[in-house]
Order: sequence, then structure tokens, then C-alpha cells
Amino acid sequence: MSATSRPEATSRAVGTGRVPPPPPAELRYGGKFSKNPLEEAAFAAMVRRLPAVLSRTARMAWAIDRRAVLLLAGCQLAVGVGAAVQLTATAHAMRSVFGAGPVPDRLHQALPALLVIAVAAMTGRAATALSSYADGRITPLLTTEADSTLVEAVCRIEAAARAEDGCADRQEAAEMGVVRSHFMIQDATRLTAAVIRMVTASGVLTVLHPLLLPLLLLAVVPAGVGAVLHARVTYETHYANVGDRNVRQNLRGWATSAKFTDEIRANTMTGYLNFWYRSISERIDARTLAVAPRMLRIVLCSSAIGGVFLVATWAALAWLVSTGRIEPAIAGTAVVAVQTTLAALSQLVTNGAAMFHTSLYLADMDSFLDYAAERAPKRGESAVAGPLAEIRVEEAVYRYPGKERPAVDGVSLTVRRGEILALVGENGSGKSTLSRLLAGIFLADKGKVRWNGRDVTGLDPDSLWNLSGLVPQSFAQWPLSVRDNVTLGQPREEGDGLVWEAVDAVGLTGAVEELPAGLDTLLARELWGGSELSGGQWQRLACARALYRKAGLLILDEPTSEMDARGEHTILRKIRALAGDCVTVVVTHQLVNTKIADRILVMEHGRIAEQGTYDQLAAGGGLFAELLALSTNR
Ligand SMILES: Nc1ncnc2c1ncn2[C@@H]1O[C@H](COP(=O)(O)OP(=O)(O)OP(=O)(O)O)[C@@H](O)[C@H]1O
Repeated sequence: MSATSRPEATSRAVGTGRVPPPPPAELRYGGKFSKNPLEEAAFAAMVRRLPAVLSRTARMAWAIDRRAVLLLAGCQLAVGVGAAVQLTATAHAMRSVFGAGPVPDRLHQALPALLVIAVAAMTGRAATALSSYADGRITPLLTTEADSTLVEAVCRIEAAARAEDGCADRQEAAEMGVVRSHFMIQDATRLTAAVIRMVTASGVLTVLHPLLLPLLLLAVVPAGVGAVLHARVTYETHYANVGDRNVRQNLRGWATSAKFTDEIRANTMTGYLNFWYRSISERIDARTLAVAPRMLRIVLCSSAIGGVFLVATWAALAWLVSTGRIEPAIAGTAVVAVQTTLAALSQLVTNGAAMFHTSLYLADMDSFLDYAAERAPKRGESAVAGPLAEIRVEEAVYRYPGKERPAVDGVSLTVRRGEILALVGENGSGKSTLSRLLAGIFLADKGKVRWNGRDVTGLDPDSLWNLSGLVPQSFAQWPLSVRDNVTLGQPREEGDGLVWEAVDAVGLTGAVEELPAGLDTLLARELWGGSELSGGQWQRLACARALYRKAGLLILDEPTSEMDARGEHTILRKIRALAGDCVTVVVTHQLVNTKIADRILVMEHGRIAEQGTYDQLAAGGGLFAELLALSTNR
């Protein structure tokens, strides 16, 4: 921990008599949740990855823009042919230049070959420019495809699986695959261009003298090995940092979000947050810096070994000329061929290592996509028949991953259309979890939940959710227009009429009319032109969203916790008025609000402790009566 990170937190702590905060817990992606793909991978196995990555890149690019891929392939071919033509013409020109006769005559003789060299060079340049144009056409779409695939995969995962340990870290690791997909085409193009140039130049070199190519290979192979080892170390560091990076990213979002400014300031959390942020960053930096000497050793060793072989190559060439084994004219061409091959080989190893590096991140992305696919809903495909008449829960048990005790533990109940069911109970008693089971968001580990008599595991989840409207405990404040916040991108043919109806039902008409652009007002204070609502107004909007859906199942989890008495009264009356057409479930701690319910279910430790009407329970002397007494005892 550097001394620079602590002073603010420490001085604040000293000033208030508090102890300085400990650094945040160390989190590592790995261990029981995942396996570092490099742990047991041999060097050869890593190099063997390259063709697979290349063909995958080609397939993805082909699916996106065939013409651009063909253009790229044509350009690669032109670059290769250009390099071969240049070298052959160089050999011709050298022979003329080193031949007999006066200098002007020799130059004149070399002129056609020199012109061919110029045209081949120009063709090569033009092909390279066209390649980058084709790359520019493919890459943005490729990145978008990778990004959208990832987002869609995350959105498809069963809600319950999101609570699994390691899920968020795997996702964070996969994000890097999206970032690297930006370089895939460029790396692949450069790699194949280098291969083509190297093959043509080394062919010419072998024809000139068979000894030169092996020597040149020896000069470049150490650099290649060095580059791959370098990529391996970089990836290992990245891998060790995934967990901390994930936490840092979340912390950054929370610490800098305007939504939490008040809480952070008034609770003097700024110092702690900055200290934590720095601590995590420093931990990440420390891991990165710790491998710097290893990186340096790799680069130094590979450069030194490569340098020795390069000197040997030039010495061999000098020896061949001095012993008359090759003519000076051929030696001149050999110098150009060596330079070309060397440049191509260096490009090959650099881009090969880059592709290898990319392949590691893509493997993380693939592995996450597989993980997400395994956790996508595997339920039946049949739709719920007719309007929702009844939901029946039979001995349902649900336990969150990693938790010892079930959150819902053997609950049975039936709730019918036209009925309002209130769920009450102390914090953590399982109310929200039960409502998730009722909505089919979670599937019971044991027992059954049936909609109209059909087990929800056999039903298409979208068909369930098309019939439901939910106001969750913590609802989203979408940075969208008022209208989109109500319709959530599902406008109805009736147009704004239904939107206003929903807005009116929650008593928000006046507030929306006062907004600068009415329903079109962007609700995002941070964005240019945006407006902001109060906490209670946002909650009313969340209720309007659920009411707009005219759902068969309405679940409201603490729907009025931020509302004033008038807002609460309006919404509860509306819920009562709409109750005839749907199954309504209200989760609340405001026990007086349960008066609107036909039946109240009191939860305790995941079980139903008691149930009945308000009057029955209030007079019953049980948990409800106790909680009611506490709520009025001030
Ligand atoms: N995403 C989650 N991952 C792991 N455990 C969870 C998760 N959500 C809830 N739990 C646990 O499940 C139990 C029941 O939680 P639930 O949210 O259903 O309670 P609740 O009655 O709605 O509480 P509250 O009144 O505080 O909203 C609690 O012990 C809680 O810690």
C-alpha cells in the first residue's frame, strides 16, 4: 500500500477517533470458479491455437461482409506477388548494375527491372491501403457482433444463476474478449500478409543460397518465442486481476454516480471510497509491476539470442561472397531478400503473438458464452393457456447458491384471479423470493409452482412474463423518456392514451405535464437536456409501468415505500379497483396497507407462519399482531 493512498482516510480517522479502514478484501478470479487456460498449456499447444483463431476470425468476418473479406484476400495476394516480383526484379537489376561495360549503359540496362520494382512497390502500398479499408469495414461490425452476443447471453441467463459465485467475474473476463475483437482482423491480416511475404522472400532467398534461410530463421525464432512468452505473462497478470478489476469497476460506478452523491458526502464516505479505489488499483498495479522484471528478462534473452544468429547470417553472407561461392550481384539481391524476410518474420512473430494473446481473451469470451448458454432457461415451450386464473404453489423450496438455509422452505398456497394476497414478515423472511417463485423468475428446487394447473418449468418463460407486471423492491430508473419508462419499449396500438391512463392511475399526471417535454422528457439528469424526478415520483412511474401492462399477475414488492400518503392512497385504491381482473400479490412492511388484501400471508424463516384477513390476524395474537403493535408503538 503506498503512503499516498492513506492520508485522507487516516487523518479523518484520527480526527474523529476512528481507526483507519482496512483495505478491501482480496478477490481473485480463479480457484473454485474457473481454470486458468494457461496453467497446463504447453508452448506448442499455444502455438497450435493460431490456425484455429485465424479460421474463426475468417468465419466471423465472412459472415459479416463477404466482399470485404474477398477484398482483403485479394490484397494479401497482391502484397505477396508484389514482394516476389520486387525481389526477382531486384536480382535482374543487380546483375545489370554489377555487369560489364560503362556505368550509363549498365544503368540503362537495369531500367526496365527498376521500373518493375517501382510498380510492384506501388501495387504493394495500394494493396495495403485497400486492406486497411476492408479491415475498417469489417472490424466495427465484428466488435458490435461480439458485444451484442455477450449482452444477449447475459440477458438470457436464468435469474437464479446470476447469484452464482464467479458469474460476474466470468462476465468481466469475457468483456475483454469484446475489447480484443477490435484487433482481430488487423492482427489476422498482418499475420497472413507476413506469412505470404515471408514465404515468397524466403523462396527467393533459398534459390540464392540454401544456407541463408535456416540462419535467418534462427535469428527470428527466439523473438517469436519471446513474444509468445511475453503475451503469456501479460495474460496471467490480467487473469489474476480480473476479480479486483470487477470490484474496482463497480466501486467506480457507485462512487462517481450522481445518484449516490448525497449519501457519500453526508456520510463522509469520500475518503474511504477513494482509499479503497486506490488500494484496489495499487493491488492491480503491484501484480502488473511484479512481472516487469520477468518481462524484461524474456525480451533481453530473446533479443540477445536472435542478435547472435543475425550476426551469423550476415557473416555467412560475407563469407559466401568472399570465397566466391556467390556473385556480388546475387549477394546484393540476398541483402534485400534477407531484409525483406527479416521484416516479414518479425511481423509474423509480433502479430502471431498478438493473435495468440487475443485468442486467450476470446477463449474466455467463448467459455462465458458456453457458461451462459448452459444457464439459459431450459423450460418447456408451451404457452400458458387463456387468461391467468390461478397460481398454485406446492411444497416449494428455494435455496440461493452458496446459502445453507432455504430462503423459501416448503411453502404451499393458492392464489386466484380477483384476489389480493399480501406477503408480510420480517426482513429476510423470504417474501421477495416467494414472489419470484410465483412469477416464474426462479424455479423451485423442490416442489412445484403451477399457473392454471401447468407446472411453470414446462412453460415458455416469455409466455409467463407476457402476462405479468412487476414492481420490484429496487426498480430501475431508466435514462429514457417518460413514455419509454412506462412502455419499456413495448408501445401499444392505443398510443399515448394508455400511457396517460397509467400515469394518471399513479397520480403523476400533473408532474408529467410540468416536465419540459411532457411524455417526451428524457429522465436522466446526467445526460444533456434530461430532467429528474423525486424518489417517490420515480416509484410512481415504476408502478405506472406495471399497471400499463394490464397484466394477469401483478406483483408489487414494497410499491409505496417512497411515496407520500396521497400517492400511497391513490395507488392502493387503484390496485383494489384493478384486482378483479388479475392475481395481485403485494409485499409490504406497512401493515396497515394489508387492509386492501383479501388474505395476508405472514412469512417467517422461509415458511408461512400464519395467514388470514387483516382483522383475523390483528386480533390473533400471533406474529402479525406483534409486528402491528410494534409499528404503532412509538
Ligand atoms: N440474490 C441473493 N443471493 C443470495 N441470497 C439471497 C439473495 N436474495 C435474498 N437472499 C437471501 O434469502 C433470504 C430471503 O430473502 P428475501 O429477499 O426473499 O427476503 P424478504 O422477506 O423479501 O426480505 P426484505 O423484507 O428485507 O425485503 C435472506 O436470507 C437473504 O439473505
